[in-house]
Amino acid sequence: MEKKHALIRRPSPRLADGLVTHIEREPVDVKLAERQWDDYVAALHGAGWQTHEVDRADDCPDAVFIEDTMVVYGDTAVIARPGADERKPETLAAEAAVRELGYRIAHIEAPGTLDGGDVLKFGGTVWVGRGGRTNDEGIAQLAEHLEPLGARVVTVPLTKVLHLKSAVTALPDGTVVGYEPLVDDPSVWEKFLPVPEESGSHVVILDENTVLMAADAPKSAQLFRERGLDVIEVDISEYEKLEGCVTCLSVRLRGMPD
Ligand SMILES: CN(C)C(=N)NCCC[C@H](N)C(=O)O
Repeated sequence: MEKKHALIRRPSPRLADGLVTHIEREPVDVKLAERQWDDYVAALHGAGWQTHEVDRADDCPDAVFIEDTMVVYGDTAVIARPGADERKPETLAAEAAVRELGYRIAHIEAPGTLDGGDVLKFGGTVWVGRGGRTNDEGIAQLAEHLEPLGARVVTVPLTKVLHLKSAVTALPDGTVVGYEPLVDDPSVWEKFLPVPEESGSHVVILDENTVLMAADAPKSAQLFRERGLDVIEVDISEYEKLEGCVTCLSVRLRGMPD
């Protein structure tokens, strides 16, 4: 069986200073966050994933949300240019890690901005949320890098949440799940399934039958189980206080370059 790989990055001791845009700031328990991160990584390992730890960036409170540093498609890693200036230094070590793993590297350049969390990929389509962090120039550059590889890049409006993947993610069969009050335009997706809880809209596909999701969306978890999926739940409360979700804590590398 093909080994699945993921990049991860340990939380900074300054995690509690992470950015908050669409929700009220709440105190973050960094010790609890560290334990929750260990559990998240253990869940990946338990599902057969091998993890690669990117060097810590202790001066970057949001560095644990490594998903935002890049978009990986086939053998190419497009290094993001984060929309928040505070997060721009995060990409350096992430790029080094993915280069070391053999990926071809491309970059989003100024004036483009793009956060990996704004990019949802499924079956050759790449939906990109144009919102607070990702601009048209960033999306155009991403399309230039990915379309020659066969991807179809589609811009999606995003006004209600931080990132596209704060609003929607995909189940293993390609159904896009979202909490409707926070999705600008559900009609973008042919197969769209509304879920009853906000964090029910965040899943990481672990394999064709299994998803990882946050523990605070039991009704959505039940809905997925009724569709025949195995659901693994992890408590990520401290990351949710910083507008993080299960997708943000890793970069999934499906099929490494030879
Ligand atoms: C899909 N999502 C939500 C992400 N990929 N990233 C979350 C980043 C949160 C961080 N405090 C920030 O404001 O940047």
